[in-house]
Amino acid sequence: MTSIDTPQDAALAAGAEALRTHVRDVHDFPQPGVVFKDITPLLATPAAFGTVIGALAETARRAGATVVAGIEARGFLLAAPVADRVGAGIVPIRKQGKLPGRTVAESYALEYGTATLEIHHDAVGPGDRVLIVDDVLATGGTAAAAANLIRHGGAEVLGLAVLMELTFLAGRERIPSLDVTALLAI
Ligand SMILES: O=P(O)(O)OC[C@H]1O[C@H](OP(=O)(O)OP(=O)(O)O)[C@H](O)[C@@H]1O
Ligand SMILES: Nc1ncnc2[nH]cnc12
Repeated sequence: MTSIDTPQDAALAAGAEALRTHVRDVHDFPQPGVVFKDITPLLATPAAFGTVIGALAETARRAGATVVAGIEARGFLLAAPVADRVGAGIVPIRKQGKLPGRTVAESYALEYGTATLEIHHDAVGPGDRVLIVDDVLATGGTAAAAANLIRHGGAEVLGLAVLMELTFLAGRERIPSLDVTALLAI
């Protein structure tokens, strides 16, 4: 049995329960062999969504985040309400070709393909304390690229907060310098 000692422990435990109930496994999406963690039922259930946002916000508050960076696309759905709750700014890290200003780019591999992420060159800078928020940590390629982009701007990366960590893909090993909080490890 897990012991609950602090408000953060309580928030994380409540978040884990909401995820167990409201995340759906979709087999062989987007390609054969992948079990896709579909958060759309969670998004459609206000109480459960509020619970996981509360848990991520508690993590952001404790870390002292001044900026929450969300990774396109599902990360956006989480980063915005978390930033609003803690009074932090939001910085979007987008897929290639979507940001209008001058960008810095980083290519990476993920569980089911390759992609390129971009950030506006002036989106973060020295003095910013940035928490990266996303739905899933799988191989860690996405998170590693996001951390590189933020550090390129001279900001401090406080860590990565995700709903779910797919432990069999060993994502943490790819991002040893990042403090990872996962509401649910699978
Ligand atoms: O740890 P990794 O192996 O890098 O995988 C994790 C990433 O994969 C998914 O994003 P995806 O690129 O599918 O984008 P989406 O949110 O637009 O669906 C997920 O939202 C994470 O960002
Ligand atoms: N299995 C998975 N489910 C949802 N998002 C993912 N991102 C990478 N792997 C994933």
